[in-house]
Amino acid sequence: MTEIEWWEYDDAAELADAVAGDIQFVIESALDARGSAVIALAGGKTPFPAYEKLAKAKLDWKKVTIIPGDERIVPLGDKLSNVTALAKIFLPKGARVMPIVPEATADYKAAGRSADALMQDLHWPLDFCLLGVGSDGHTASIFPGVDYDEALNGPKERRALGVMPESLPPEAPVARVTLSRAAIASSKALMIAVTGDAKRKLLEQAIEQGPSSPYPIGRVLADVELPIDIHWAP
Ligand SMILES: O=C1O[C@H](COP(=O)(O)O)[C@@H](O)[C@H](O)[C@H]1O
Repeated sequence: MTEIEWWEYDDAAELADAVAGDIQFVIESALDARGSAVIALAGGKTPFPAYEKLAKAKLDWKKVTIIPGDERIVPLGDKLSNVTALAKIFLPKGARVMPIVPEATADYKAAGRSADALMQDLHWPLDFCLLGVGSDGHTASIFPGVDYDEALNGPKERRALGVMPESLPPEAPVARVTLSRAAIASSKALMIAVTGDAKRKLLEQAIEQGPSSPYPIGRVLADVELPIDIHWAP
């Protein structure tokens, strides 16, 4: 049974403060323990106010590696590129922000294999993974479709893979690369940040449904062994 704790805030600014504070704490703990930190951050839009706040923290950023937990397969610099948005915030601080999708990739499965190979060079497991949730219930870039089973139930060593969503999400209708469920679930700390009543309802339902959930987030969270914090604001 997954242990989940909800944290509720009055507004998105309060949520951003809390999420930034928690991520700072995780990074500091990893730096104290090992001298470096490797974290995966969600893309999309919701967590970016928290990232702006986190970037103001006094940390030894040069020792922090940040990867997007998922990526849309688009060129670097594209407005849909998750790593480009992360790099704008954290590169000026001196963090290592790593793109996970190679440039000029026509073959999404090859992009996934390349991302998986790249993960092998990182200290593992991740010190931290932040997940978002799409309004369709996807998390990271785990979507129903031909790659769904591989993303959810692939071999434990498969940290990343290419994904073609069955229904392309309108906000970013492109193939993706994502961390696998195994990679997400193996993180040392796992957090979700969402806003709005609709996503809250979806998330509550998905958790209740567990492994039989029609929503990727429900399938990903089912039977995760580490405690999960969900941060929510209206
Ligand atoms: O496409 C994506 O969507 C989800 C949710 O984004 P949000 O803007 O609705 O919070 C995000 O977590 C994921 O990283 C992204 O690639």
